[in-house]
Amino acid sequence: MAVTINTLRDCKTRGEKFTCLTAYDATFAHLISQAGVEVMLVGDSLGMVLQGNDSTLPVTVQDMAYHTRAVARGNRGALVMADLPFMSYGTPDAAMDSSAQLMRAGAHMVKLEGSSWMADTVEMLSTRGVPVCAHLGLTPQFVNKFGGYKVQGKDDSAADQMVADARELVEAGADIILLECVPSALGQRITESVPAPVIGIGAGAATDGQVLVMHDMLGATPGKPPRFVKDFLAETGTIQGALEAFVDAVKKGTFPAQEHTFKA
Ligand SMILES: Nc1nc(=O)c2c([nH]1)NC[C@@H]1CN(c3ccc(C(=O)N[C@@H](CCC(=O)O)C(=O)O)cc3)CN21
Ligand SMILES: CC(C)C(=O)C(=O)O
Ligand SMILES: [Mg+2]
Repeated sequence: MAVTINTLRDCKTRGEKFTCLTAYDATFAHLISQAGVEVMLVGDSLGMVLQGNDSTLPVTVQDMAYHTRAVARGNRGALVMADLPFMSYGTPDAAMDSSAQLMRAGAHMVKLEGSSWMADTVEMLSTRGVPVCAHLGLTPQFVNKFGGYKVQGKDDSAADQMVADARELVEAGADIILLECVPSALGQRITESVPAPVIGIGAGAATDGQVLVMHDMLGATPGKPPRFVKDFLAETGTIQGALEAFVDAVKKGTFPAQEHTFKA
């Protein structure tokens, strides 16, 4: 049975963890969805992972539509979420046009980076039939404003603001919240503060779902990986084994462990 946003809401209600991995092509989309991963993210991380850029900023809507079409063809029942790339949703009109291109390419929902000032855009998309995931915390499209990839929401006022932002975005119609690189306690607080499912990456073990970049969890990314990454290929020896081990570990609650999470 195909995964929908209702499936993820049911997971949250029942306290069952769900999984998400990035997918950029049909072959891996097939493997990932067959492994029982509920959500496939066509991430703008493809600008770094596939294109070799040092940030996600060069990625275009055209790039995203191309990879979304490939993923949609390979998909066997997962929910396909596509990132709106940098500056493709700067105004509500732009957001609607960009989202239309990604939904036509086969996405079931879009993801955008931004806090409460995105609420009007979220509402416009939501009321016009585009489910939205709001990405908070370390939002990589803001790397030049952050001055690097740094843990967010560390002090009390930043944490309180993020809780308020998450609530406001869900009230505006966001169906999912994605939290990247925040202290585990804040990940837990936001997960308990909103009725929508919360997906975490470096946001602790309490979020409803966990996401990783597939290349990272296969140990394929050059250099020192971020703290939240675990290489599942090392312990299984096959790609399919690694995908299944990730699903298993998230459902059992053994991933992420303390060593993969941030303290305040
Ligand atoms: N391959 C890949 N994996 C990702 O997870 C990823 C991408 N690419 N590209 C887009 C963004 C960039 N991301 C990043 C990149 C670096 C860190 C990082 O170095 N984090 C430090 C934390 C630093 C601090 O303590 O403030 C770490 O040690 O994990 C985190 C997220 C996540 N996304
Ligand atoms: C790291 C995840 C959450 C993402 O946005 C991406 O892969 O682009
Ligand atoms: Mg992204």
